[in-house]
Formats: sequence, C-alpha cells, structure tokens
Amino acid sequence: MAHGDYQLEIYLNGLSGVVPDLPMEFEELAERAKAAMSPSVWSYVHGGAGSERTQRANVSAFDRWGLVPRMFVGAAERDLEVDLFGLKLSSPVFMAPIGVLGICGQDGHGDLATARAAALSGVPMVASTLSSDPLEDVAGEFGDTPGFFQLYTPKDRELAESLVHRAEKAGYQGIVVTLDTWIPGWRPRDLATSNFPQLRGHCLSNYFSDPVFRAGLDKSPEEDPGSAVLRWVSTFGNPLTWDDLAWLRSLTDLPLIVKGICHPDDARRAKDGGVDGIYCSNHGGRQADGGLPALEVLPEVVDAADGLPVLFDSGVRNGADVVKALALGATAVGIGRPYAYGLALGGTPGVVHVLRSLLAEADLLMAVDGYPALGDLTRDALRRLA
Ligand SMILES: Cc1cc2nc3c(=O)[nH]c(=O)nc-3n(C[C@H](O)[C@H](O)[C@H](O)COP(=O)(O)O)c2cc1C
Ligand SMILES: CC(C)CC(=O)C(=O)O
Repeated sequence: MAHGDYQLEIYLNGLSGVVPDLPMEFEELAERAKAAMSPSVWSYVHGGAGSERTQRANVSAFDRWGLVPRMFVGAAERDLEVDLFGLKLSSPVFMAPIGVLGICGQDGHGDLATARAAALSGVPMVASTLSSDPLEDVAGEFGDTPGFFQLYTPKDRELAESLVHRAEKAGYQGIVVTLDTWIPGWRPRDLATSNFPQLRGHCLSNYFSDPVFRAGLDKSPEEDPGSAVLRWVSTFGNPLTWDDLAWLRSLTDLPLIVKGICHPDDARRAKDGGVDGIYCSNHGGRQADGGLPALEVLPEVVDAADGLPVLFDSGVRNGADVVKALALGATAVGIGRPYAYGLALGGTPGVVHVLRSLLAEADLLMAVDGYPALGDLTRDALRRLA
C-alpha cells in the first residue's frame, strides 16, 4: 500500500482499495453492518461484557488526547514502515484476532476472506484459534504478508503443543497467547439469546482437524459432532498461571506475544519470563465490565515493557486513533470490530476498504499535523484534555 500520493490518486481514480458504496466512517459502517447481519450475529460481534461500559470507555478514551499540530515540517513524504520481530511491515497496523469470523458472511469462510485482505493490503492478520477454516488454509491465503497465530491455550497441553507446531509448520511468524479469555465474560446480549455461535461448531476446525484432538475422541467429529463439541468445551479454557509461562515459552522459537496485559507488573513479569512482545488489550471490553479503557493503561505498560514491542488494541475506530496509540508508545495497533463489519458488508474488498481508509487517514494526519515518521510520534505530540 503506497503512502503519500493520495490527492493525485483521489483526483485521478478515487482512492484504490476503497469500495465506493461502503461508508468511510466507523459509526455509519457499524450501522450498515447491523442491517446486514442477523440480529444474533450482530449481538455477538458488537456486544461486550455487562452493560458495556468498558467497551464504550475504550472508544471515548481516545477523545481525551489531542494531537498538537507542528508547522514548517515539510511532511511531504511519510514513512509508516515498521520493524516488528524482524519483519518489515508496510504500516504499524494489524488485524486483531477475531474468532468465529465465519459467521460474518462469506459462506462461513470469513477467515479465508480476511486472510486474502491481508495479502492485498499488506496488513497482517492474527488468525484466531477459533477459526472456521483450519489454520493451514488460512495461512495459505496470506500471500507475501506475514501472519500470526493466536492461541487459546487448551487444558490439554499436548493439544496446545500440536496447535503451535502446526502454526510453525504453516509459516506463521509469531504466536499470540490470549490470557484474558480462558472463560468467556458475562455477555448479556449472548446470554439473552443463548447465542454462543462458538458452541455450534462454526469455529472449531482447528480442533476437528487436529490429530491430538481427534485421538481423544471415541468417534470422529464427522460421525459424532455433538460429542466433539462437548470435548472442545471441556478442554477450551485453561486458567493459566505464571508457572505456565516457561512451558509456553518452551513450545516455540517463534516470537511469543502475550495478549491481555493491562498492568505494568504483568508486563515486567512477562518480559522476565522471556516473551518477545506485550499485547496491551482488554479484549475490546468483551470480558470485564467497568474496567479501565485499554488506552489509559498503555503508557505504563509501554514503560514497563522497557523496549519490548507493545501491540495494542481496544477501541481503535479510525486513523486518528491509530496515530494517538502510536504516540502513546504502541509499536503496532490492532483493528478489531471495524474489519469484521467490513467483512460482513463486502467480503475481502470490504476488509481492504476498512484498512485502506484507516491507513490513509492516519497517513494524512501525520502529514497535516507535521509528524512524518513514526519516530516523531512521541508523547510530546499529544496533550491530555480534561
Ligand atoms: C467478535 C469478536 C471475536 C473475538 N475473538 C477473539 C479471539 O478469538 N481471540 C482473541 O484473542 N481476541 C478475540 N477478540 C478480541 C480482539 O482481538 C480485540 O482484542 C478486540 O476486538 C479489540 O476491541 P475493538 O473491537 O473494540 O477494537 C474478539 C473480538 C470480537 C469483536
Ligand atoms: C469463545 C469466545 C470467548 C471468543 C472470543 O474471544 C470473543 O468472542 O471475544
């Protein structure tokens, strides 16, 4: 994705990758996605924990920071390239893991459609354990764009090892272990509709295709899907402790990133335990209500990470949010719900549309505000509002 030539491109052909019929702004995108999705799918994707205060706070936290424009900078060229775990990425943006993407349209193959968008946009995808297609097939669509595998660590250690080794073999460039969702949070929208799509077998292909998982079943998932789902339920959530970190570390030589870190002590301890990256996130407010916005804790997590790359997500809705998170110290910024809505509305082109609009906005903001390089985006670029 080229940066810096927007005016010309817009005047000549329209911004490439942008779908003319799709909204450029998040609220409108969400409205349109709501109309396109079935009510239960919308509730699942859009919803959060409890009365969704954390979720709302994640978004409004960005309004408490303002970027200070600088002049006489001559920011005609911008450089958004970033080095992440030795990988050269065209921008510091990635797609956060979203499980059960299959239900967001594309005939149940939303993960493949999203992986194709990663290939087209150069924006890496973190593929969820809970995908509708096996991780090998998802990786097969990444093209030249690196991809990461997100691990929900099962109770069965042998199964966890099998998933990680499959991801290594399939060419993933890092393992993101999610710590904050070993049990799903209190989600009234899902509870009210008994809507747990994950329990209906839409996202268990990584398990059903796994030799270790299959060896633990009396009958194959094809013969007896009900028993296979129950077995998955019994192994899904592993309430990990710090004692498990050494084992997780021993599973792979790939970069190991821990997701869900919101406390500086946890960041420090994870670093001491040998992780390669800290992922600051509160799961988009889907796990705990009444919590701090993730953006609020980002600076202290960055300080505690003491030079380790810090990935961030939760509440990012547009390019300005990306720029603010970078200025607060994130190395790379994750997009969550917005790309799921793009997927529901327009498949692969819909996801590219969301990413392209967001990156173009971030890039133009860096131009007009006089911060042409990622290194210019420091905390000094921001002022805290009341
Ligand atoms: C529908 C949905 C499913 C998700 N599934 C996963 C998952 O499988 N693994 C994971 O680590 N995070 C998952 N997340 C959390 C995202 O990775 C990310 O933390 C969150 O979406 C960021 O918040 P935002 O969408 O409000 O920006 C999911 C989020 C959504 C919306
Ligand atoms: C099974 C779920 C807990 C998947 C997930 O991470 C989410 O819905 O946020």
